[in-house]
Amino acid sequence: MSSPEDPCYRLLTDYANGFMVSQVVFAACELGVFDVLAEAPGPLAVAAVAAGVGASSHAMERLLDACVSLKLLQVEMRGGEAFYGNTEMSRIYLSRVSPTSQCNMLLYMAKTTYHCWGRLAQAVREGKNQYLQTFGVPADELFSAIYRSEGERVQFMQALRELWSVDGRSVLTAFDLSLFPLVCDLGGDFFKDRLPEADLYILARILHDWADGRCSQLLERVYHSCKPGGGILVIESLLDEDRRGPLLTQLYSLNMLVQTEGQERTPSHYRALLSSAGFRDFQFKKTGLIYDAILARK
Ligand SMILES: C[S@@+](CC[C@H](N)C(=O)[O-])C[C@H]1O[C@@H](n2cnc3c(N)ncnc32)[C@H](O)[C@@H]1O
Repeated sequence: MSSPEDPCYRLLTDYANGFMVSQVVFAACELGVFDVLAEAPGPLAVAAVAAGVGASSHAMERLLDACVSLKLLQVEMRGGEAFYGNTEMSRIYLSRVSPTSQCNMLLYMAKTTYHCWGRLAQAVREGKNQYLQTFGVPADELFSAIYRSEGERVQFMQALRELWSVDGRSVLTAFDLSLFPLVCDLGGDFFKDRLPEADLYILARILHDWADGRCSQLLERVYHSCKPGGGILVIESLLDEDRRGPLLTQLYSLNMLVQTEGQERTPSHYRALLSSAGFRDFQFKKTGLIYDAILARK
């Protein structure tokens, strides 16, 4: 029976309004709210935050109050006036001075990812990314579209680094890599340039950008350059074998649809790609975090 108390209706309302929550985080980050509060000697009143970031006081009050409900800020009342400060979450992840800040990733999501997601239905219809329609940039050369200006390129690079400040240790300690003295992080054009000989090649969030054919092309090139007994470490977010989860990886796979030529894959899909390039002796490690690790040997 339909009613406002119906849990299905409440869930649907949460889903429908989810984008507003993302936008509150993005806007507070873009405005520098968490930075002004991190620099202040103590909690600040609305007017001080608004003046600090150059924004309207009455609008800022609504943004700050929504941040409090989302646990991004804390508030204390003094003499009937509200004073706002960062919470542990915003101190660690949203203030730019923090070594584990995720601000560049959030700004990249706000300025690029979010706009491509606005065309998700069309991406599903066409089965391809939406760079041309969203930004007017042809996506034939995928990364020229992602790096469509120097500012975008720098933002994306900084954003990529931020994740590893939190998740890096878990993937790099998933296996004993001491067997591999010479490690290669591929630069140049890995589809065209000669790849250097190495004991271990690390491909983190590379294969998910590309369709199977391009992945095979790259993996064959890596196999050819890899020293005998060497290996390849693939770091990706793994789908469950039955593809029923995790939800975040399913969403990331849709993100690959709207933004790239690739997809997120199951362990057996990666095994098939790697073994047809010649790799063997597979080890899979689910980290319990966003990114997982696969080690295979030549
Ligand atoms: C999703 S990012 C992952 C970057 C990094 N490995 C990480 O996990 O943070 C994909 C990277 O592939 C790089 N890339 C795309 N095409 C390339 C090519 N043909 N040759 C070399 N690198 C390329 C992009 O510049 C980008 O840095």
